[in-house]
Amino acid sequence: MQSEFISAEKIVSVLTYKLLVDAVERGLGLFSQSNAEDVADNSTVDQPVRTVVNISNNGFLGCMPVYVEADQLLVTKLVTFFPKNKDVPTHNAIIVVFSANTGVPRAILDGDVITTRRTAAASVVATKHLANGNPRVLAILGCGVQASSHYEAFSDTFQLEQVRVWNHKPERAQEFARSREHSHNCVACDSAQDAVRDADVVVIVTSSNTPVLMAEWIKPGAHINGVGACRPDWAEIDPALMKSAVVYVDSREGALKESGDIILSGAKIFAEIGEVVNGTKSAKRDKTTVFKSLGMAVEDAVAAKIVLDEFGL
Ligand SMILES: NC(=O)C1=CN([C@@H]2O[C@H](COP(=O)(O)OP(=O)(O)OC[C@H]3O[C@@H](n4cnc5c(N)ncnc54)[C@H](O)[C@@H]3O)[C@@H](O)[C@H]2O)C=CC1
Ligand SMILES: O=C(O)C1=NCCCC1
Repeated sequence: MQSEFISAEKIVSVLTYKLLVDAVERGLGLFSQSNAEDVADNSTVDQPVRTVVNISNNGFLGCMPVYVEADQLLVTKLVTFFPKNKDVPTHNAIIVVFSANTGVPRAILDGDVITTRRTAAASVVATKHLANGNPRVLAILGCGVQASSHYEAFSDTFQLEQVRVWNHKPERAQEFARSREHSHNCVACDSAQDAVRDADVVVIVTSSNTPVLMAEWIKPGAHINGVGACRPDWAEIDPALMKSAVVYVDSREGALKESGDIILSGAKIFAEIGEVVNGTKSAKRDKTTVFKSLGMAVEDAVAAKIVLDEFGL
């Protein structure tokens, strides 16, 4: 067996947000269609909730398999999250693609770029469907790897007038804004409250285990993408905001098992974002909405397909 290894450099060169947003939107739709009662032909997405192995106080290893019948994709991602890492990234991943005919491995892909970009693409999809009109002011809470990809994906997709960033270590927010001041009106804020005041869209991408975004700061009708807090006892959003907003998720099953923001607040899930994509659930654009993203293997699979197709593999 000899599988091709596809490096991060190669992936970066082909995995554009334009291709990804469309692919992830389709993947989210297929996933939710597969769970619907009247399942259409060829629409199976077999994606169990990821298995998580805890490594004492250091972090976890997540195993994320999926079979996407429509694309004949059999894929699994292995991803680690070690939040205390300092000189190496906090998330590390590889993705293995197998032949859905024979089970023979086809390729092994670096998983970091795919994880980073497909997560931002999923937030873009949710924002396209749930924001109240064209978003002009974007607030990003947290200034790590996901903040960068969200900044790029949102700048690519929307006509933004201002991006406000906040980080719990302020010098990181200053640096983030300084390095982007020429591409957009990107400003660092001293507090999370200042950053989200009157923002049309909020992206929260922190490693915090306790809420940093409060309900009373949010403009009514704003849309929030909650991307961090992926364990059942972690939360980064005020429970009062979770309970008062209309809540969308990537996977109901996943959210009820993994999302502290949902489990600890007792917030009701209105819909999966894939159901909105499929037109089977409505987009409450005039209400304050939260998209709680935990990340799904189907997103990795459709991203891997773009890469394999681009390289003719
Ligand atoms: N939903 C999804 O599909 C995915 C979610 N994630 C999650 O997104 C979040 C961000 O990921 P990355 O940017 O890759 O991580 P990162 O390690 O690059 O950045 C984390 C950010 O959180 C900030 N932070 C750490 N502790 C904090 C605290 N107590 N309060 C406020 N901010 C704090 C850090 O200063 C940093 O700016 C993580 O929670 C991660 O697990 C990551 C990948 C996929
Ligand atoms: O979907 C993913 O990939 C991840 N989600 C939560 C944090 C680890 C990576």
